[in-house]
Amino acid sequence: MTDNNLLSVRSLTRRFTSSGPAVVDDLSFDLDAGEILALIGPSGCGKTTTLRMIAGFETPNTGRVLLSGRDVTSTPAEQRGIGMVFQDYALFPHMTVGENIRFGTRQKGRDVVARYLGMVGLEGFDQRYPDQLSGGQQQRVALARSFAAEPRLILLDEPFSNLDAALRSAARREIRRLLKSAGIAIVFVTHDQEEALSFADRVAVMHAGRIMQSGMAQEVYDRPADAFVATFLGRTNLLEGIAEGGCVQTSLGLLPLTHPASGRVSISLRPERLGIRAVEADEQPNGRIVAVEFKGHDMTYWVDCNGVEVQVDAMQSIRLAEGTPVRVAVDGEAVPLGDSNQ
Ligand SMILES: Nc1ncnc2c1ncn2[C@@H]1O[C@H](COP(=O)(O)OP(=O)(O)OP(=O)(O)O)[C@@H](O)[C@H]1O
Repeated sequence: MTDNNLLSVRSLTRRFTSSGPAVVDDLSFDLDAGEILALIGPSGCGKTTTLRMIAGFETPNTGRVLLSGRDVTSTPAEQRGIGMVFQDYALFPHMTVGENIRFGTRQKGRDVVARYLGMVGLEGFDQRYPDQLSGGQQQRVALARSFAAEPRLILLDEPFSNLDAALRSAARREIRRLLKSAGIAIVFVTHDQEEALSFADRVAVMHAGRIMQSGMAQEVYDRPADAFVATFLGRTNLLEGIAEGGCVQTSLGLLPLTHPASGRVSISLRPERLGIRAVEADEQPNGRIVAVEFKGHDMTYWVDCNGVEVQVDAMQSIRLAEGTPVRVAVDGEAVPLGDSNQ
């Protein structure tokens, strides 16, 4: 915990039936003021239940929630001073967009509504009613309304799920910038790895009610602790090898490791960490292309390397056909993985 600590979740556990499994299982994490944390994991892993316990809508069986060091586990939701945007938006249907945004904010002045609508790209929508908006627009109004209340912490459940790809990326960038300048902290739930990595400062990867790994977004992506985290946060090649010290012997040859290991290990190698090229006339290939996937801005090659299939991402300018004998090289280090089931 730091001096700047805003939220502490301590050993939160929630069972919905006395004999059933814990859907949130002894979960603990901390959040600093102004920090953005993504809870990411597959459907049913307990993300929303965790948010609901922090918000005060769900009572944990055991564990505590602290806000700036104060135990709020038994404090009613409306007294916690936490903003929330859940998947169903919950806009007031009889109020205009402008009235919805003004509701709950202590800020005065004519430009409050315009400022927050501008922030979510809905300038000029203040006179509309929620039923005159698309799902994505309602979602953005709900975000604007929670920002206007200026809480120190906002909980977001799938905040961008109803926006199309182009709008989603722009909304993420703009909203992240505004949250940072306002110093508002966020815990948000998503099962979209790109969203977690691009919007959050820190990610916590959940599985079956537990946090498998948490850390800075890039660190968790680059150094996943186990195969579950590695595959959940993006595409990867999981290979077997024999490690000794800082190296591992694999079907791609001897590779350096991010940290020492020994004996039989599983390793993760992201496809963008692999390079591919056609062999020169007298060169020995170490693989053969078995499939080519054109993805617009880049390509993915599926390559059989000594009986093991690996995927390699390459720039679109490299055009190699199926069946081509190639050299696959590793740019960077392989990550030795721990056991997901421990
Ligand atoms: N009120 C409830 N009563 C009984 N079981 C519940 C209740 N709420 C949630 N659950 C169960 O708890 C588990 C976790 O649900 P939760 O909504 O927290 O998952 P999630 O990770 O947010 O999933 P998703 O990504 O699909 O929203 C699920 O198996 C769900 O069926």
